[in-house]
Amino acid sequence: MKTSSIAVPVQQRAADDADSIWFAGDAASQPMLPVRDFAACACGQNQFVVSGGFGSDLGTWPTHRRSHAAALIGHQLFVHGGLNADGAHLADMWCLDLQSWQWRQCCAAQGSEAAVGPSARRAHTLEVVGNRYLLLHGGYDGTTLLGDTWVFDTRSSTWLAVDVQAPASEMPVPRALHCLTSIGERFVLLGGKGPLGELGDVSLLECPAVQHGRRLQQQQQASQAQLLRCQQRCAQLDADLACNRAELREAKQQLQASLQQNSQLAAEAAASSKARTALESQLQEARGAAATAQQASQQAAAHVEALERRLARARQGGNKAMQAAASLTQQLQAAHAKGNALRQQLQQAQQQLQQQHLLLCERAAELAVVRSELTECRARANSAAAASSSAQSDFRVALARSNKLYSQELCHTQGLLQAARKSQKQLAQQPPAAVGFSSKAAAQKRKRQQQRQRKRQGKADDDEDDAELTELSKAQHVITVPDFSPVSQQLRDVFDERFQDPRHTTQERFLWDYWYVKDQYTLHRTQASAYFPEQLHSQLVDALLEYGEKQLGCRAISPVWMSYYIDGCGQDLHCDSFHGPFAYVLSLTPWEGRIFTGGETQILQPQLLGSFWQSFSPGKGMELTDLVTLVEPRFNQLTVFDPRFPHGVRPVAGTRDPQKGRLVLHGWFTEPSPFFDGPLPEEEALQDLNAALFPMFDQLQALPQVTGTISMQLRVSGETGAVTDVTFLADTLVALPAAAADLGLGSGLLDSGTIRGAVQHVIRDSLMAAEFPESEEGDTVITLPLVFE
Ligand SMILES: O=C(O)CCC(=O)C(=O)O
Ligand SMILES: [Fe+2]
Repeated sequence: MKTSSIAVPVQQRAADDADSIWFAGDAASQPMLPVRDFAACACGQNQFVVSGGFGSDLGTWPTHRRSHAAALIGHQLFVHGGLNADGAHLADMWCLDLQSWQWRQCCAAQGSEAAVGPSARRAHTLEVVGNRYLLLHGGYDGTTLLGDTWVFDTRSSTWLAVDVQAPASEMPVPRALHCLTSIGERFVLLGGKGPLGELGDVSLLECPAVQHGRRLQQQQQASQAQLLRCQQRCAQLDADLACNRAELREAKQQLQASLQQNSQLAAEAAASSKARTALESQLQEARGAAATAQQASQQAAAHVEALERRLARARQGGNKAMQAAASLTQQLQAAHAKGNALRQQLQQAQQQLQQQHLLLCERAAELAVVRSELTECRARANSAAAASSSAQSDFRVALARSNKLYSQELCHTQGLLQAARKSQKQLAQQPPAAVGFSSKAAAQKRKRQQQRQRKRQGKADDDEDDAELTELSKAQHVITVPDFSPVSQQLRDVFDERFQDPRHTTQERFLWDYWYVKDQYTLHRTQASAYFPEQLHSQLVDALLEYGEKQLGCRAISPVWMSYYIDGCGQDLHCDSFHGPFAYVLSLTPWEGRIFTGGETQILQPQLLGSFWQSFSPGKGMELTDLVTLVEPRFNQLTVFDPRFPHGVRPVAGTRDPQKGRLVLHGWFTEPSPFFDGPLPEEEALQDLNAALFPMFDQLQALPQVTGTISMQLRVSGETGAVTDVTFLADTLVALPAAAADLGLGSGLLDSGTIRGAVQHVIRDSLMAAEFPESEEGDTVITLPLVFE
């Protein structure tokens, strides 16, 4: 479409309706300039653009031109060549952006060195190919009609000459003012003005590149369509993605929530596992406590058992003691009766003495009478002076008779006096606190035995008139038993284990009491029953009880003490016989390898007691061991001694380590009472034993008084019921100095032999005369303790 007026696009304005056209500035103030030879192109459904033309003044825009060529690709309008106002042909290519309304020159103007492209021309055609390329054909340069063909690449702004291939007869002639338009992939060249004038031919131009371009275009379109689909797909995917992201966010939130829940659960799990661990440890502790309680209850049961055993033994002992007490009461009653009888005898004897005295007086009167008779006789003889010799002999006979009578009466009176004194003495002296038993049933038997005994005694007295009373066993104020108990090592091990680690602070470790009495006792002490396991302690107690019963005739022991002595510990001299007749010390000290000095048990020498000066010799010095017996507490040695003797423990020096010091278990043997080891029934055998002891006490009372304990063993034949042997086991008897002095002996000690010998002989003879029931099951060994107080 052509118009006679055209808008000058100094300013642009968007068309607001279908009939609008482009014009410059304000339509009212900017008059339309008449132009011709302009180019116009449609640029929208209801839009077109006009450019160039003759007579227009376009200022800084491309040079004013006419007869140029133009083509539109998208919003870009391309303009090439034409005639300028001076009539010169142009070869430049411009582009107008229809959105920004800016011109730009696409490539250098023809004629410059850099320029490659079609020559300057007018009246040529410019056709769009493939929405990117512009196909330029023909035109007129002022002298020549042109027939060349060029392609302009709008993206790279480069020109390419197209070498059109065709037979010479079919090659279109050069032309201007023609028309070139595309139909599909082909170009149609139509009319124009040729070298020979107006042309009416139509040429079909096929360009493989164009075709290719078209295909590319189609492909591009297809690609674009695909791209579109892809974009749609992408959009879809984006939507999906957004959806997924939302889901992801939700999932993440859920994950976050479940992670939180998880960590909460983990915390709860950790807490419950901690609680479980705590419960488990509580359970463990409870189990431990239960085990300990069970152990304790077992130990308690064992303890109860042991106590029950001991109780049974104690009950037995108690029964026996009660029986003994009853027997002693009977004896006492008998002794009272006897005393009364003796008192009666004494009264009788006194009465007799008075009678005798009277008799003596009478006799003395008689004697005086006789003497006066004699005097009379003498007077008569003197007066008779030569009396007969028969009268003299009568006088001598009478004198002799009277003298004999007098001395007989005197002797008789003195005998009675002696008997009375002896009765008084017997009454004054108590029988020894030895154990003897009697019963009414056995009384007659005892009487018979007493008679037999007296008979034997009479014989023995006859024998002893000549026999020397030698000792039957040595005085033993100390007895040592090596290798005493098989449990000693285990006891030591328990001690060592508890002291193994000096930093070990268990309950059993701190059971010790520090016993300090100034200038007397310094040591560490505890009860063995509290320290050792029950079973081990029972074994120890059993061993001590067995030894006490069989070797000493003691039926019980005091609680066992355990003491350790380190630097500065010891015991000064003391006597502790009130605990029991025998003291014992069982050593758990590894004596051979000791690193301390001292620690021996020291016991005063017997000869120092009672009559020190008797055995004192001014020419002979004395040292510690002359004054005290030193007993080394060798490992597992049991030392038994008479606790009436002053004794102690020599001060320990050289170590503060309990494990390296002196360690001993000690206590006292108590309850002296006969112990029967064999088939004899105890009760019956006690009566028989008592029957033998009763007269023995009578005999012992006639001897000087002794004090201490003597234990012996009687072997009773099962076959005959007779005593076959009496062996003295432990003997701590001492004659009281006063008693010894009575006998005219200097020493109060049994080592002198005489008094001890006499006591032992009486005991042995009395016991050898004892009679027991026969037993087919064999011999019985009786351990018998006699305590003299
Ligand atoms: O440990 C010793 O050797 C004697 C102990 C003693 O005499 C006592 O503890 O009374
Ligand atoms: Fe003691």
